[in-house]
Amino acid sequence: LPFRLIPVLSTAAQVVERTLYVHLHPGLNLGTSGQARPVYIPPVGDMFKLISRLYSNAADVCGHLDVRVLLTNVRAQPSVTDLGSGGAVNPFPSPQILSHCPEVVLTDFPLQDAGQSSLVSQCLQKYAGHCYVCTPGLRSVLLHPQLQELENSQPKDDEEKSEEQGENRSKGQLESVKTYSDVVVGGTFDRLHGAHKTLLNISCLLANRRFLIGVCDKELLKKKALKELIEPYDRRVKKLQEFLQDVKPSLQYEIVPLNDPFGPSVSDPQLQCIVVSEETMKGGEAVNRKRMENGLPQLVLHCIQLIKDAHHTEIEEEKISSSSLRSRLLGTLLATPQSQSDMPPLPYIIGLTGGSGSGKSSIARRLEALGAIRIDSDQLGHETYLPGTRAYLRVVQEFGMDILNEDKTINRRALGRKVFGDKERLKALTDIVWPEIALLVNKRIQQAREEGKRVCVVDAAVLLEAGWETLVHEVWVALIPEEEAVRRIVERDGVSADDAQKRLQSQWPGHKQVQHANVVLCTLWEPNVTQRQVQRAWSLLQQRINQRLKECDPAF
Ligand SMILES: CC(=O)SCCNC(=O)CCNC(=O)[C@H](O)C(C)(C)COP(=O)(O)OP(=O)(O)OC[C@H]1O[C@@H](n2cnc3c(N)ncnc32)[C@H](O)[C@@H]1OP(=O)(O)O
Repeated sequence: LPFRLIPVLSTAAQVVERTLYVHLHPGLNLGTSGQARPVYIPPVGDMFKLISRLYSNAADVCGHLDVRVLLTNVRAQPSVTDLGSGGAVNPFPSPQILSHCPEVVLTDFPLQDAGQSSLVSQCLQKYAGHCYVCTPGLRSVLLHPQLQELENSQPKDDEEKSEEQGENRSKGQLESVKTYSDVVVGGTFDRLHGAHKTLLNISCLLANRRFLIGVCDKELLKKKALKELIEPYDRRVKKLQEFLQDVKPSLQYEIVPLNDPFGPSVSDPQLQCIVVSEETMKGGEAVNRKRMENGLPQLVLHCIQLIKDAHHTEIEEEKISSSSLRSRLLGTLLATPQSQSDMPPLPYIIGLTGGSGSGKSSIARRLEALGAIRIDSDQLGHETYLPGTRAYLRVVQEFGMDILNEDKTINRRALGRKVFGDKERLKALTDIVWPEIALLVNKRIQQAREEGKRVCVVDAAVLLEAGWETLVHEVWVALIPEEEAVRRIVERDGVSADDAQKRLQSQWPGHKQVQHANVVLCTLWEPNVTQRQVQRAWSLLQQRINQRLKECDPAF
């Protein structure tokens, strides 16, 4: 089978848009007029390799599809209750309800001749209807003709060639594997990808009764790259439940939050096996040491290989990883903008925000170079302090003469020391200056409108805190890990690390900003990586603006 996977997956991807269930039915004969019957197959060593290769190939050739390998008909030893009336063992006593009802059933069953195709199609539809609840107008597609062409055109590696010739088949690969009543795994399971699915599928193969999954929560997420983009715990659990229920409905699933690296794996006496990757093998060994300390039997460590990511970039890991998937979200549209019907469509206004030291001003300058009008709110804020302005008098009244320089101008550094770290004093200041800055921002936007400009970027450190979302069409957020922000602030502004922390604590944390963001960017890596994100964000933005203009004026 392995050498047929790429052709099967790539031809299937021509037909399927969203979910591709892959179900192995070895020995199935669709070429006779009789009803083909599904049977149980035992879990053999070959299946582990096949599953991991399938998900790995799927990531390469049909990465846009949600692929799920179904194991409903895989079982070590069928129980007596599974015996049908005629003594036959039927893995589908009633059709399985999948979370996405199949609309089309595909097969690579080899046709004897072209005349056989309608018989095979009918037989396949009947068979699919027996196994799963399908949509009423279920169609069938025979992948065979395209498959042959593709198979011949695919270069095969040495391993594939020898597998094809049966050279590589040791007896062990065909023998049933040992299975366990209770199996455990742990992970973050963010944006469920091929490597997660391999781990889960293999665990389902190994488990006979119960499958316990520990899902990293709060404490364990703190050190993760782009942690602000990790899906909420509930969403990750929901996706896991849906996937597992599809894969092997006969198993009992238990999903628990993990706030330390071990969770119930070190205290649950019924567990027999833990599934780990090469990377987490040491963690599995640590679990066994703790179990010994707790007087519990050790778990069998089943190790799976990491899947390589053929599309990884210079800032991403070689293996398929959630952090790579998160980094690919940077610059893309994460949430559709609310339609601001009261705002003129042009200039299209981006509100760019982010914590101090997040690099948002460098992003704003990059956007300016691409054609946006940059409106620097920090700078406008400084203008409101000029002697003689309304804000000047009120700020001096509020904060006293000791914030003035000798020449009577406001010493912003001294003012900053009074407000950063003191919520009430900061509010007293922003109540005075935000309305004044907003007036100046609107004046600049009006000017850009009169000049026929297309995009304005309002660079505002505390745009969300100030409730300025209503002034912009979209919110873009620059993210940065806190320790990097502190390092940058200390280096750039010559303030102490303590003062930098205080400044950051006066602002919303990254994860809260992300909840309001349409687009997220991150300047953590080399400048060219930031530039690529900004260019991606800019070109996607142009498409959205064109779309919006079309909606406002169909003649556009
Ligand atoms: C809605 C908006 O975003 S308007 C733009 C932000 N300005 C304001 O909110 C006005 C109140 N703040 C100020 O007037 C000034 O920041 C002062 C007087 C407190 C300090 O002035 P300066 O020492 O010259 O510092 P500067 O204005 O450059 O700001 C320094 C950092 O403080 C942060 N900061 C500014 N205002 C605030 C605020 N209200 N709350 C929290 N952090 C703030 C910014 O993130 C900035 O860092 P960044 O450039 O890396 O983003």
